[in-house]
Amino acid sequence: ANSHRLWPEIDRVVKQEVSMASLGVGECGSGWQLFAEDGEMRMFRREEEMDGMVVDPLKAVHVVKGITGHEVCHYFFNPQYRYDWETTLEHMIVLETVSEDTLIFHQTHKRIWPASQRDVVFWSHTRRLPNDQDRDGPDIWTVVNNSTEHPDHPANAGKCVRIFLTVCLLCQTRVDPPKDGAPVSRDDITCKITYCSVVNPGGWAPASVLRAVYKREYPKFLKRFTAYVKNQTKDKPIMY
Ligand SMILES: CCCCCc1ccc(-c2ccc(S(=O)(=O)CCO)cc2)cc1CCc1ccccn1
Repeated sequence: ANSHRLWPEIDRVVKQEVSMASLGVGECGSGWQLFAEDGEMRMFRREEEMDGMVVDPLKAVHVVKGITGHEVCHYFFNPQYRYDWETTLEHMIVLETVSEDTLIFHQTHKRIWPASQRDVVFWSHTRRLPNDQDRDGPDIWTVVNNSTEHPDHPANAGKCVRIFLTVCLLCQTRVDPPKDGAPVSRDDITCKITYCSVVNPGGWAPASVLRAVYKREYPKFLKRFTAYVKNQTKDKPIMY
């Protein structure tokens, strides 16, 4: 709801993250290096450190047939599906339901040796965006997750090291109606997914460990998540 204390921040961060995600990896200037590729999925990262800690921005682009951007964002945003696709999740709780499109989460992720266990508190907002290019084309959908504070879960008060992240999932749907005027089926839709994330791992973790974790976990996450959405939607009416 636009009366909530976080609303100005949410609106600002969503706009800036969507515009960044919309840039191609070429346009962001140099610096993006391809580090993983699998079929239509390409993962890029920039090697950046902050106070000696790895905070490599990540940008993944993927093209998936048979699902819409609304469906991708629905399964990414809603907590009831998260344990099905987020393999590194140990515990998740919704701290606050700000509105039907904005939630505040606390998550603990499984410990990854030799680093200590991490947790994160973030607001998550999902939104349909007007499609500037193609007026009568399907809308663009996004989910933005951004670290925030919460009185019930102060940073580094328990066993976990608090991480800080900004994540943007941006989805553009394309419909290629069948020539013979038949109704549109899932074979006629394609979703272009852009996933951007910047993660500050909080406490110190060896750069080699962090980069190895990301190299292993991010491609696994995006493949697993998109396969999950295809499987969940295959026998359901198309959600535009
Ligand atoms: C020593 C390891 C320190 C970092 C571990 C880490 C950091 C961030 C995250 C993470 C990544 C994506 C999100 S999200 O896109 O908002 C979706 C909701 O869950 C939230 C959290 C996770 C993990 C744990 C390892 C890891 C790294 C990538 C991908 C998956 N798991």
